Amino acid sequence: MTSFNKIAVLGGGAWGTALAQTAARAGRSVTLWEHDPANAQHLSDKRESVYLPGVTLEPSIVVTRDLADAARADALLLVVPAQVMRPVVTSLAPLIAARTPLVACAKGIEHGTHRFMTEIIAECAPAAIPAILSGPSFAADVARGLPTAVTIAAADAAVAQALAQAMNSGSFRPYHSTDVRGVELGGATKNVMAIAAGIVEGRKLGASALAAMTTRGFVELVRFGKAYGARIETMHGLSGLGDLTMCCSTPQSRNFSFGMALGRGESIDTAAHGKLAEGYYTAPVLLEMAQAKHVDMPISTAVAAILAGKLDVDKAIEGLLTRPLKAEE
Ligand SMILES: NC(=O)c1ccc[n+]([C@@H]2O[C@H](COP(=O)([O-])OP(=O)(O)OC[C@H]3O[C@@H](n4cnc5c(N)ncnc54)[C@H](O)[C@@H]3O)[C@@H](O)[C@H]2O)c1
Ligand SMILES: O=P(O)(O)OC[C@H](O)CO
Repeated sequence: MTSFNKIAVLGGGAWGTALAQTAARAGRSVTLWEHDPANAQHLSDKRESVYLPGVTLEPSIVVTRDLADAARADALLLVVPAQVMRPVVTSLAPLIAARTPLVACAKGIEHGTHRFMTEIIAECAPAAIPAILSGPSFAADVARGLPTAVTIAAADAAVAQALAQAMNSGSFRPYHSTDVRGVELGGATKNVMAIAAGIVEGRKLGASALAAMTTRGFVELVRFGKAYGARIETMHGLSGLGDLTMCCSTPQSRNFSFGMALGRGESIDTAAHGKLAEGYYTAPVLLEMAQAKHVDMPISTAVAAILAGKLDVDKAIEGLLTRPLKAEE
């Protein structure tokens, strides 16, 4: 089987740093590329990311601002926000060898085009092998070496298996899959549901309401997944149900925490407290895509309306509770 010994991570943010640590602990030779000059300097000088304070980089990790250095790896993990995936892959494409796996680690869908992350890779780097890594995994936990399981998917089972092998350490356990769409769709969708769950928590609506929101959020994820080609077992797995339940239950999730602030009445402009809440960007796209295939997603619709400033939280809750009664499905 192919082995990927040299791993590059693009993005020295919280998740990129955690994945670089993981790959280094798994025995891989790791290059960490960061575009932001200040963070790159901090990574080189202090051996720490400004996005993940308190985590010291493994000594073997090489930090670079030169994309060509990173492009020489056997496989690259793309760990930048979903909305900048396209320019990053476009810059990378002429620098990599054909058939190099590019593993999207972002959880989102592109605005305007409705493209999933691996579709952007296929479009912008057609010679590469698109793959996706997703699942319940907080950067701070992974960086500390706490036990974590994720899924890595690629169309070719042997590639997915080899990538899982390359990233496997004593504490980080990747499962492999060929359901690329299912894995990426779960991660993008759960962020929107986590905002909804956070709103419930911030509004102090109680544990019963939180369980109802999480469960009905999962129903929406499954409906959306069926419409866009995900396998049911993937949606029931780590990248679907696993990530959804985690992010709908704790303020350690930035999306949940953003929702909590909205539920408490903070303004949309400040509620993220400067942190990346991908669900904010995904919500309107998710809604457009649901509407395009006539998928009923009332929670996502309410979240998108709140984030667009078209609906206040109390009216959204009232609207969800007063819809006509229906059979559970
Ligand atoms: N943090 C987590 O626990 C976690 C876990 C799983 C998945 N993710 C996903 O990983 C992705 C990145 O999240 P994060 O937590 O690392 O975010 P972050 O805000 O901590 O870091 C973002 C990184 O992207 C880089 N970046 C921003 N704009 C860029 C651009 N135009 N060009 C190149 N690089 C750019 C930043 O410099 C930084 O390195 C998100 O899609 C997120 O959903 C995060
Ligand atoms: O902090 P969040 O909400 O971006 O969640 C991080 C990861 O996606 C959890 O799996």
